[in-house]
Amino acid sequence: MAVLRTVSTVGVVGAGAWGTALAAAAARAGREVLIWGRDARTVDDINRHHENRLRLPGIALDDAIAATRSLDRVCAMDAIILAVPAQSVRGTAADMAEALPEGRPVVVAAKGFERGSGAFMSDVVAEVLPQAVVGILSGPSFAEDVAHGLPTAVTLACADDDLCSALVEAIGHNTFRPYRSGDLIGVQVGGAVKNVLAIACGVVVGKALGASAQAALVARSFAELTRLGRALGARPETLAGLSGLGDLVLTATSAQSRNYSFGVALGRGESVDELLGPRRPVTEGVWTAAAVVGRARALGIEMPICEAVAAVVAGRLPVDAAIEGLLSRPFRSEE
Ligand SMILES: NC(=O)C1=CN([C@@H]2O[C@H](COP(=O)(O)OP(=O)(O)OC[C@H]3O[C@@H](n4cnc5c(N)ncnc54)[C@H](O)[C@@H]3O)[C@@H](O)[C@H]2O)C=CC1
Ligand SMILES: O=C(CO)COP(=O)(O)O
Repeated sequence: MAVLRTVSTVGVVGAGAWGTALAAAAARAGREVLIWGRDARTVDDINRHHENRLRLPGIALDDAIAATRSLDRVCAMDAIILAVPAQSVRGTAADMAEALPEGRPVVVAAKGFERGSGAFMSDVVAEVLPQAVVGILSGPSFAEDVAHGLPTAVTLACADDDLCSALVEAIGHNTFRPYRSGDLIGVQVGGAVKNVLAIACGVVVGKALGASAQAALVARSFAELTRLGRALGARPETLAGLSGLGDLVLTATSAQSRNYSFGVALGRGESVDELLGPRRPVTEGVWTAAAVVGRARALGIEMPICEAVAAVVAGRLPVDAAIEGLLSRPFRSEE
């Protein structure tokens, strides 16, 4: 397959906070950028007012960024970043299938496993878009920080080294620093699992269980993430890197995180249903929790924190019972 390795134009599929922030990064790197959004008002806002007022209000976007409701036009760009929520990746990729030329890089920026199948996003895209070369972008980075041009480092994984370098050049600059990787599995495990764990870490804060409990939970969360990652074939250095430990620390300790904030609100007594209303920002950990647990069980891997989150968000277990369950587990060796 002839792979396109010169990236002058970037298409971004998804006009949420993250798609818009990545468009801003690519524009800063000197690329012409076209964003696809399904919401006509947001597309209009970006074109007329150079702002995504719904998802990144108050942040001026570069003139090099335009928006469209035509997926076909975005598929004609040199590289495509897929930044819709993880559970929409399959459907959106299917809508791109006819228009996407062969050998085109498609970089998934969503963080999650597919519900039901438990599939990695890279496998979903490879299945639906066999003509694409798949990349994964993940790591500790809030959309607001990236859009404001604050210093950020992420991991960009792709099996094709030369293409990976071209993609890094296409979106990277002094304050947005993608590190190359060939470990697509490791990068995806970190990004998906940390969202589930961050919900638990938020609950600890919402319940005011103390700073010691918070630190203990982050460390035991990393043990779970590492255990699953290793069993799925991730490299240890990826799990300890930006997309693993780095993103877990960010997401599990910051009020800017939607997953952590969801956990805080749960801990303070709000219900899952109240927290998942329409037009609310995406909380990926809620949708990925069961898929993580499913994959872990299939491999015989213990993930008690993720199990507890999955049961709570599915409405099968009250928060207090989940905490009690974790605290009454037998003592064990630290691994
Ligand atoms: N916001 C952030 O700081 C970061 C987000 N991400 C990831 O990026 C992905 C997207 O998140 P955000 O942009 O933050 O979410 P968001 O809540 O800001 O926006 C989601 C966007 O996706 C659109 N959307 C939802 N379902 C869709 C569908 N079926 N087809 C097409 N469009 C659809 C919505 O209209 C909305 O514009 C998530 O997987 C998230 O984990 C990754 C790193 C940072
Ligand atoms: O992935 C993120 C930061 O790296 C964003 O986290 P939230 O989706 O929890 O806001």
